[in-house]
Amino acid sequence: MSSELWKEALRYFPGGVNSPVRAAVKPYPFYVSQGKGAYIYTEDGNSLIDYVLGYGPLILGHANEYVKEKVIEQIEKGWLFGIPSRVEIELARKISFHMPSIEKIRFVNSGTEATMNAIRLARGYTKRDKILKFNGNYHGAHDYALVDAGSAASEFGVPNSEGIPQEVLKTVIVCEYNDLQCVEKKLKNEDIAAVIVEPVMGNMGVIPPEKGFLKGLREFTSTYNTLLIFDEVITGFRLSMGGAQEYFGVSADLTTLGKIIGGGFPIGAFGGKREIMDMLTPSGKVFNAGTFNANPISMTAGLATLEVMERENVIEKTTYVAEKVTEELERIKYPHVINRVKNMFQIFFGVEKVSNATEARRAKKEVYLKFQVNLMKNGVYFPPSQFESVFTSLAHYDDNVISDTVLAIKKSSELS
Ligand SMILES: Cc1ncc(COP(=O)(O)O)c(C=O)c1O
Ligand SMILES: N[C@H](C=O)CCC(=O)O
Repeated sequence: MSSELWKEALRYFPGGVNSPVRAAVKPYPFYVSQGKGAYIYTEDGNSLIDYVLGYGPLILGHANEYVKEKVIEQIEKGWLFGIPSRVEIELARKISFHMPSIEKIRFVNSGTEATMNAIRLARGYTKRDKILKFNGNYHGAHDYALVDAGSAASEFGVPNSEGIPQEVLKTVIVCEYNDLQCVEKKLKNEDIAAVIVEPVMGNMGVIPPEKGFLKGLREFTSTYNTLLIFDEVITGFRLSMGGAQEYFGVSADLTTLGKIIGGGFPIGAFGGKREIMDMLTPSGKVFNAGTFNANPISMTAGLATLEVMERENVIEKTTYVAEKVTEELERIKYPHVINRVKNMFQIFFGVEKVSNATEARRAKKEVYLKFQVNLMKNGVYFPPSQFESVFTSLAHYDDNVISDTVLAIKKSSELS
């Protein structure tokens, strides 16, 4: 039973969990015993249609057969060498083909490592110390990212984590998302190595960039010789095969990836222009290394996932599901706004517009939570936090899954 597991977990883990957002499930986290397709199965004998999908990586759904087959083949051959293997080249070739701004790439193990290293590289390249980020953007759990951070950092009231040296904090400048004037002013007045941005914000709910925002970032960073880093840990291979860069027609100097490119296994990557990437060790003097970098299991699962995506028009199918689900959400009587970009979306109650983190924080979180709990009772799992994104998968592209979701939304919409 989940209740018993939870009691024991509280003894071993701070707050009972190993990543904070998992403790946002009320009244206590349920424990999952299995996942298959669009469904997760709990230790309490319930099944739920899963719209969290491991917080984004599982764009094919749980335990996809093709990915499973390829991973098992790789396990038969061995799972860690500390020596290069063919599959890392195959995955790099595919990523670079779809995202041409990535001329060279380094595989690491998480989105956190990806952004941490991309920032270090930008500093090494420009010989400047400061970076500019946006309020509510989440770039992982390292010191340079935990300033006005979204996701669980906002959910649990610590957008600015304790334990980060003042000297570090002084190097991180923050603007409001979609505020180009602020960006121009800061770039003009400070020596900034890089602007790092989530091209679609997926960590304060979903917040799209306003028209011209990303293009404006491109223009201003070029003018001030500052690097532009697109954090595509969520959007990479989600909005289009070429990520947000292809979708919005804006090219970044450095890109960070994670989630989907590991097919559900631990992954991160950063890549970009050859001349910048060649500053990395061993060809340059900006250090990065890792025992598990480019581990063959994550490489294989990622490659298999991208192969299915190429074959099966996954982005359009997942977008269709998101359209159907949000059409039903629109019918909810309680005043709300829905932000959706392709196959990622979120609903905010009690507000008319959400275009930045400050507006997202004004939404009625307690109403969202009530809706999320109602949905769980009706067999559908939405993120347990207002500040996460709802995702769809290929496995959700199924009439029964969609109609059961629509029915659950109807039954869950009494919110006053
Ligand atoms: C945009 C973005 N960047 C970075 C990260 C950090 O990735 P990870 O959790 O794999 O460290 C996340 C999610 O956690 C993310 O959503
Ligand atoms: N929003 C986070 C990543 O995208 C959620 C994952 C986590 O914090 O456990």
